[in-house]
Amino acid sequence: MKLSFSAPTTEQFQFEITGSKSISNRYLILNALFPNLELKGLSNSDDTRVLQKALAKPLQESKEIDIHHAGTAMRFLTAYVSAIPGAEVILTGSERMQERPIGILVEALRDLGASIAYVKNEGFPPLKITGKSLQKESISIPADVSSQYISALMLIAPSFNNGLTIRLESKVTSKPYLKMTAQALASVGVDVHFEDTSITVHPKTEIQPTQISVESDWSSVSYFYSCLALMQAGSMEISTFYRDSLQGDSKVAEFYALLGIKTKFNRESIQLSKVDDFKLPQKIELDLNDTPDLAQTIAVSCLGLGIGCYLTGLHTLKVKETDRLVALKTEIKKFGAEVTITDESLHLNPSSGLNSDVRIKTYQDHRMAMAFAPLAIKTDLEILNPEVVSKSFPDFWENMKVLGIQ
Ligand SMILES: O=C(O)C1=C[C@@H](OP(=O)(O)O)[C@@H](O)[C@H](O)C1
Ligand SMILES: C=C(OP(=O)(O)O)C(=O)O
Repeated sequence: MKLSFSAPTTEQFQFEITGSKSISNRYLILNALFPNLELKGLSNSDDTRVLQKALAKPLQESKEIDIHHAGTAMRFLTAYVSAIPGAEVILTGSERMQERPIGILVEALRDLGASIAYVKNEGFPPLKITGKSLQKESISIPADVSSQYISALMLIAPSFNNGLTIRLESKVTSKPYLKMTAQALASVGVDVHFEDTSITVHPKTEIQPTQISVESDWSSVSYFYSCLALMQAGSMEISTFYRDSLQGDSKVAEFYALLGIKTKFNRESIQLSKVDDFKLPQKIELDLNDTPDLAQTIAVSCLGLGIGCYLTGLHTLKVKETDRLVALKTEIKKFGAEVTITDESLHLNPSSGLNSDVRIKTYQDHRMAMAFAPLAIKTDLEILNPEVVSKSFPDFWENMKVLGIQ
């Protein structure tokens, strides 16, 4: 898809983004445990739809479930199916999903008594899971590879007779996602104690009828911040967002303040505008250990603005939809900028001018497409396989059109 920018007729934009995929997928598992939960504003992303579909019929009737590219669906279902007596399911996913590690979660579940076998490669999906009642009361788990393994255990823990204490070994990655899981559990009345290195979830068999409205997706909104940072002028009102968000990626508001974007919180929306006479820094430095999904957006914004960045805490990026560090380096270089990476960091030097008519490969990664699209405001470019955005944000291209990116 070739992209170019023509200044839109208005400078004031309004957008409505659907529910956070991370929050949606947590509540879908909770809804499977507690049927009298009513969910509103679920995400329309592929990742939420595959999980909804998997949970639409009793898992005892499913033989094989394919969750495509959805990391949360893969990890959450592995735990959920393991704890359902009578279920016998092969859980599989896309080619890339079969390269994304799951051994740490499988080991933890086996320690709790689960029966899980690897169908192809040790440590990776597909998995053959025979559901059982799991009853051990505590478990230790490495926390530095993916927080999703821990969220998966937390979500099924209320169904254990005595609940579950999860001890976190090593430095915790993506911690706000664990807080999100804890808050989702608490919101339906499950008692959760979250300490620095351990999480205890108490048992719960039934909840009061509860209605939940899912907040919109802060990771999706990061691309609007990036567009506004690259535009000459403009303001945006985007709903539905709250000041007290469950999502760690709401940090994007603080990060883009460094690039001259002001965020005002209304009752149910955010108002983004450009700070008058803002002087851009030469370089920004950020630790993204808590917010890995923002790395691509921020790196590309800095590229578009011609400033440098030093992003750290990125050690999990290599096991996401693609090796995001390598993908970023390869694609950024096409614009003529200097960029270096290590196993956990990315260093972009300030640059003057961008090569035009670059073709961006997206590597089956929605965030590669969405992170690079705003650059069209600065130079014509092409995004290959633009349809990948549907993993988290199917309406992405329609929204970009409104902003003048065609
Ligand atoms: O729990 C979640 O909803 C997520 C946790 C993060 O993954 P890791 O914990 O693997 O970093 C994040 O990157 C992903 O997009 C969603
Ligand atoms: C890493 C992501 O998702 P997941 O791990 O759930 O596939 C993402 O959405 O950027």
